[in-house]
Amino acid sequence: MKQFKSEPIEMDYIIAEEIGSGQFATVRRCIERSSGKEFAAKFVRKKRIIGSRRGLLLEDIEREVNILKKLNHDNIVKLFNVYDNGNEVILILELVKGGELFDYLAGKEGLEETQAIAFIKQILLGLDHMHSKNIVHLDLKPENIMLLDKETQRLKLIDFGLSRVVNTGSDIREILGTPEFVAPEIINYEPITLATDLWSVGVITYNLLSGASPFLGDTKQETFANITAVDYFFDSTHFSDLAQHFISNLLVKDGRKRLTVDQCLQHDWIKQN
Ligand SMILES: Cc1ccc2c(c1)c1c3c(c(C)cc1n2CCCN)C(=O)NC3=O
Repeated sequence: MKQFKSEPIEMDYIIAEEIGSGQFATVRRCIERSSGKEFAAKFVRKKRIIGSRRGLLLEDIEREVNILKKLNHDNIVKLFNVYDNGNEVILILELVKGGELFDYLAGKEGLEETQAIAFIKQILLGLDHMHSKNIVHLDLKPENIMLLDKETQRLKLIDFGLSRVVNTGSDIREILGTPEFVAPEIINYEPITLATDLWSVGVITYNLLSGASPFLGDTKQETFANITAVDYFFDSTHFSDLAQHFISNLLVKDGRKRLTVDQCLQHDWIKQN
């Protein structure tokens, strides 16, 4: 069954400047000819030869598209259309122009607690929507959390390239994500669950409050060792008691003992705002 549009994308959109690029995808700003509205066009290269390192298998691209199609929430970037030009699949996505949370944090030694709470609450609301559909992001990090625009401070989760549907019976154990933010079960090749995202929320919260990364070592191996040993500490200047309680109940090795999204949203540190 034909899933993606095969007519040239240029018929419907003006393709403008590149705004981001990754291992398998390039993102460009684009303008819909009929409405003049701006979007983000994510060009994902298809793997030409089995076994080649370049590009993604069509089934992996379809997984991201099918996940995005299930999601509809203010704090998650929306998918509007998908084209296939033979070499690439092109996702037409909601354009968020406020930049990455990573850049917003850059140069600051952490955010004011009320600002951090407002950001974490929005991440949790987006996650709540995903987890209610058994969808796990698996690549939550400040580069994949973007401000809608600088004024409103509204956030959107982007980049569902590593997302999976869990509890489908089959265990997911592949190594995914970015070392600083991955949970112990990813490093130990154990089953991935919704709780895997909550570990990353703990790391991001620590990051937002202090500007530092709790487990970052000089090498990837050192970072992994710090994570599997849950070896981190709070310097009291950046972390209130409530914030420490929130984070330390997320950075728990056993995923079953971590706060769930609902428990996070009910936590006094979040509700005080
Ligand atoms: C203005 C701007 C600048 C860079 C952007 C984006 C928007 C952007 C967007 C998206 C993705 C997956 C990556 C994006 N990137 C690449 C960097 C994301 N970490 C997206 O889905 N919508 C965007 O606006």
